[in-house]
Amino acid sequence: MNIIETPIKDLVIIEPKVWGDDRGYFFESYNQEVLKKAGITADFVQDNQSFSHKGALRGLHAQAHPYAQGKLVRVIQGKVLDVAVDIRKNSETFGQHFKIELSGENNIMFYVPPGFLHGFVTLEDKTIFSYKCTNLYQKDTEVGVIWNDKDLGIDWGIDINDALISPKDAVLPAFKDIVSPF
Ligand SMILES: Cc1cn([C@H]2C[C@H](O)[C@@H](COP(=O)(O)OP(=O)(O)O[C@H]3O[C@@H](C)C(=O)[C@@H](O)[C@H]3O)O2)c(=O)[nH]c1=O
Repeated sequence: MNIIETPIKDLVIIEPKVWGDDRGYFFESYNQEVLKKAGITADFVQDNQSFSHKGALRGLHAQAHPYAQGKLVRVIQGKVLDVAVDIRKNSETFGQHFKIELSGENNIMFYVPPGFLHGFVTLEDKTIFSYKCTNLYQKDTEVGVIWNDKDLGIDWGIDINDALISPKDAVLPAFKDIVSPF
């Protein structure tokens, strides 16, 4: 596994070593020792999977303490543009975001620690998104920001008319109207 730093502290890209042969491929999708060396020491206690049609936009989401979650995300099938927004009040990169394409072809994993909003848009039909979480789901601690917030200025690279957004996500508040819990 290759660990790649990003311009935002603690956001880490993990590139697995993929072993291809006549049968197909094999790779380690999780290795606690390697992640520890990359500074990811929290235990993962919940695994999630979602299936989405092309143009589905999920986010931007986080959970507040004491249920703040680190998420180790990847795509099993299809392709997404994955986005993490730093909302750690004392961070030099507060309000900045990092984007990365994750797909069933590149097998890249991305670690989004507590203190970040997270979201993604699916760029292909039948996209299967999978992630490990360092804390359990707790609905009451969910916080979110509207995906097309003008202050965050995220270029999702999609036509808004084609986006599939849940009713819950369509009414999330603006970034300027939330108080970051981190
Ligand atoms: C996230 C989650 C949802 N659910 C339920 C609640 C709801 O009825 C249904 C669908 O939930 P949502 O609409 O919130 O699913 P979704 O919009 O896919 O939410 C996810 O978005 C991405 C971007 C993240 O970063 C995740 O942490 C999570 O917030 O699943 C759970 O039971 N456990 C969970 O951990």
